[in-house]
Parts: sequence; C-alpha cells; structure tokens
Amino acid sequence: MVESQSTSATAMENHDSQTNKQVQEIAADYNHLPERYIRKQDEQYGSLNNAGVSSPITQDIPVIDVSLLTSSLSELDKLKSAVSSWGCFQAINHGIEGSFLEKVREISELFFRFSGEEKKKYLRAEDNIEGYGNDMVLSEKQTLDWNDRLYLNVLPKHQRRLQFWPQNPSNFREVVDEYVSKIELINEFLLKALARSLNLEETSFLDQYGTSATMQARFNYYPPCPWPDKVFGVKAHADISILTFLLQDKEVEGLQVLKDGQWVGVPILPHALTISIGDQLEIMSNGIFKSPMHRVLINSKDARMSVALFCMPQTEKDIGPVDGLVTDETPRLYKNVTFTVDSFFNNYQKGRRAIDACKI
Ligand SMILES: O=C(O)CCC(=O)C(=O)O
Ligand SMILES: [Fe+2]
Repeated sequence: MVESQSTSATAMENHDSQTNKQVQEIAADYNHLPERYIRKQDEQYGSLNNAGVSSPITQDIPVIDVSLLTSSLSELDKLKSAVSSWGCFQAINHGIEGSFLEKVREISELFFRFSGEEKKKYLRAEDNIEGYGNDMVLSEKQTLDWNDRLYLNVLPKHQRRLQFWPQNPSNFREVVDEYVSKIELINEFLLKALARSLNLEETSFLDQYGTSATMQARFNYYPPCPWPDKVFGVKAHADISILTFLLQDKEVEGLQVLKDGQWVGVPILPHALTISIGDQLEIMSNGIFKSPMHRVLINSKDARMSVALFCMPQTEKDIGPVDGLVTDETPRLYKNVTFTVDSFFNNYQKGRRAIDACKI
C-alpha cells in the first residue's frame, strides 16, 4: 500500500502541501484557490474563447457510424475527412452496448465518491504517473490541472500493477478488463478502416504496433470549481497515442477541440465514444490525419467525469510514416520516433508538443 500524504492544519497553509492535496480536497475548501492552479494567459493559446462564449464554427464534430465502415464507401470517406480535418469524431454503433458503457461510468463514479482514505490506498508515487492522484509536478512553473485521476497501465496484461487497481467497487477490475478487450477490438477495426480509407494495405498501421501493444486508462474526475474561468480541467494538449477512446460524462460537458483556430465544444452523445487521432497516427499517416489540440473547461456547479483509453504501440517501438504515403509529391514529414508516456508529460508540463520535435 502507498502511504498517504500529510495534510495537517498548519501544513495546509503552505505552498507545497497544497500541491500535494488532491483537487477533490481543495474543492472542499471553497475559500481558497491555490496559486498553482491559476492558469496563465499564455496557456490559453491566444485570445481563444472560453465556456459560454459562442463560437463562429457552427458545425459539430462529425458523427461516424462504425457499423457502416466495411459496407459503405461514403461512410469510410466521411471518416477520412473527419480525421483529416477535425482529428476526431463521435463514434456510434461501435458495438459496445450502452448499458455496458453505463457500467464503466458507474465504477468510475463510485471510486471517486469513496472517502479520501479509501482512494489513497491507490495513491501514485510522487515520481510516477500510475495510480490515483492529481497532476504530477514536473516543473516549478507548471500550472496544475483541476483534475484528479486514476491512471492505470492496462495492457499488456502481464505488466498490470494490481496494487493500483481499486478493489472497491468490487467489480472495478472485471469491468475495466472487459472494457479494455472491447476497445482493443474497435481499435483494430478502425485502424484497418483508416488504412483502407487511404487505399493502403489494411494492416499498414497495425503492423507498426509490435508484438505487445500497450494501453493506458485514465479515469478523470473534475470537481466543480467556484472560479471556473481561473483554472483548466486539463490544459490544451494533443495525445501521443495512436487512437484515444474517450467516454465522456453523460451530462456534463467541458471538452473542447481546436478547429481552425477556434475552441469548439464537444457535445454529449450518451452512447457514443469520442475517438481522436493521437500524434503517433498523425506521424504514421505522414500528416494526413491530424492529432487535435484539446482541453477541458470546468464549471462551478457540477462535477464531470471521463474515462480515456490510450492505444499505444509496444513500449520502445519506433514508428514512422507508412511507406506508401511517402512519395515525390508528398515527401516524408516526420522522422521515425519512439514515444513514451514520460516524454509526453515532460513536454506537456512545459507547454510543448512532443510531435514538434519529430518534424523534418
Ligand atoms: O476529460 C476529457 O474529456 C478529456 C481528457 C483528456 O484529454 C485526456 O485525458 O487526455
Ligand atoms: Fe487528451
């Protein structure tokens, strides 16, 4: 078991212990927003709009019917166009029952509703992302996200560290295990469809996975914040995955994606999965597919939850643009690279994108 951190009354006043507290604990103290959570001007990516301000982009993020992708060329084309412009889409008819998605939401909600003491059994180590806790502190200047999370390495199975997998609720492990297997299948199906959409061999993207693909799960909990426009739930970033599968809160919005220089809210479709391209698929597709910048805003009334699964190649496996996409007319845009979760967080906390260093 991991030891919980000290939160004595006097220590609570000092800067460092505020950093150590979970966001849920800070949210319970409605009088004080610690400096470390207050966002800075340059983290807003220019003068982009915030919650409540209507955006001139009137379209919504595209909706793709996954069940049509093998039979309908127009749906496949719609998918290609969605990921080449928005970099993300809402997937419907993806094969996972709405009642099962409900279960995934439920185990996550139950976990975060437990007392701090119960949750801290799974507290992450100070220098490691895996486990329960708030933002990992990697730099003195870093603005902390208004977000507690449970972060688990869910694949490969033999590398699971079960000491971080909640025993309460009692079906937590079983539901996560089943969800991971279901997402693995959709991931494979979609990567084949995405390759076909570019007239490539079906396994062109899958071939780069290596023999032991990895997957990380991030259960996000965003407590309401009395100062919603002073914090970010998650600062603007792009994922380094190949694909990310996001199960949004059923009622509370907050996710925004950057489209043509504007932040656009992602609406809730209760049985949909919000799927986005990650940096590694942008690289493999030689820049045709876009890994979108996105961020999460907070509101003052309702807590929000989400569950993100990040599909990644085998650890330390290098990836690069697929051969068939590098031609005289479309020269190679990226070097071959190896991504790690650590490199992602190091860049993220410094306000950089890992993919920028991969450009030729
Ligand atoms: O909570 C969300 O909607 C998105 C979270 C996210 O972007 C992430 O965990 O990488
Ligand atoms: Fe993300």
